[in-house]
Amino acid sequence: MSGPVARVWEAGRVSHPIVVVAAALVDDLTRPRLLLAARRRNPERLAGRWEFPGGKVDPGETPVEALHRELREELGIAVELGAELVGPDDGAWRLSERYTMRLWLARVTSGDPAPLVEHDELRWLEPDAWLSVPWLDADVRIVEALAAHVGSA
Ligand SMILES: Nc1nc2c([nH]c(=O)n2[C@H]2C[C@H](O)[C@@H](COP(=O)(O)OP(=O)(O)OP(=O)(O)O)O2)c(=O)[nH]1
Repeated sequence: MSGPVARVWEAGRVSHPIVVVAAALVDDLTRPRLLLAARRRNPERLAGRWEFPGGKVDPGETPVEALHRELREELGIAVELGAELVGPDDGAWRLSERYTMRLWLARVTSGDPAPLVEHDELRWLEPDAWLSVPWLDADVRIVEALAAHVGSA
């Protein structure tokens, strides 16, 4: 593509990726041992891969409000948020040309996580096994960084 319209479109895409917010659900916010991974049900190209539960921020929502909503809708839980895992891409984690993700540690305060909508399985990963499931490609370096940050893997 070329010309002024294409340039505006490309500039918009580069400077305003869609923000996804997600949670690294753990058993303990300061000394996590267990990490919750969620297996995607769809779309087909992502189905069967594991991710951090979360989703896109809706217009008018703050990222934190969106994260609480997504966790309530997707897993049926309320959480206490811990620290954000700050990423290398303007503080976030670039997932693709289109998406960028912000990730917070979180602990369940109410409800029992269940794969209600987007997922077909949830798994609490034991220490030393956080990389034992096939995460979405973009998530692998994030899980590695998280494990290094909290001292587990
Ligand atoms: N939720 C989530 N999405 C991720 C992760 N890693 C990753 O590449 N993505 C990608 C997959 C999707 O292409 C994109 C958007 O996430 P999503 O499909 O969960 O967002 P959503 O629930 O708001 O989507 P929608 O179906 O309501 O439109 O982010 C991750 O760890 N968690």
